[in-house]
Amino acid sequence: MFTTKLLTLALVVQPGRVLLGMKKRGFGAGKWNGFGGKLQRGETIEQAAKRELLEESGLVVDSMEKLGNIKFEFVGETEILDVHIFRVDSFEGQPTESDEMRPQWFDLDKIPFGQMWADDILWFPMMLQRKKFLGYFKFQGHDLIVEHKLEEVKEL
Ligand SMILES: CCc1c(NC)nc(N)nc1N1CCCCC1
Repeated sequence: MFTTKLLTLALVVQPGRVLLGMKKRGFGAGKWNGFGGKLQRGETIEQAAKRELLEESGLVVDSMEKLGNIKFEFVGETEILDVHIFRVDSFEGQPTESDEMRPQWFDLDKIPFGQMWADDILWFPMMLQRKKFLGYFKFQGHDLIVEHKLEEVKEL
C-alpha cells in the first residue's frame, strides 16, 4: 500500500545559466537542487511552487511553466514522492540565502550534477529544451537508481 506526497521543484533559468540552491538541512542536505517542497492545505501546486521559490530564494515568479512530473520511490519506503517540476523564466528580486538554501548561478556547461540528485542529469536537458516529460525513478538509498522510466510527452 503506497501513499503519495505532492512536492514542487522550480528551476530558474536565464540565458546561459540556471539558479540552483545548496540545501543546508533536511531531506537532500548537501545537494544542489532547484527550489521547492510540500504543498500547504488549500494550495494549488502552482501556488506552492511560487511560495517555495520565494521562501527559499527570495525571488517572485513573473512567468513559470510546468514541464515535468516525476514519481520517486525509495526501496523499503511506502510513500511515493510525486514531484511537479516548473521552469521559471522571469522573476523579480535578487537571489537571497535562506535558512534552507544557499542560491548560486551556474553556467549551463558547469551544472554540478555530481553534487545533485542522480536523476537530475537525465531530465535537466529536457527541462532546458522546454520539453515536457514524465518520469519514474526507484532509488536504493539516496544515491543509486535501480530502475527508471523517462519519456517526453505532448501534454502533462
Ligand atoms: C524526490 C527527491 C528529489 C530528487 N530525486 C530523488 N531529485 C530532485 N532533483 N529533487 C528531489 N526533490 C525535489 C522536491 C523536494 C524534495 C527533493
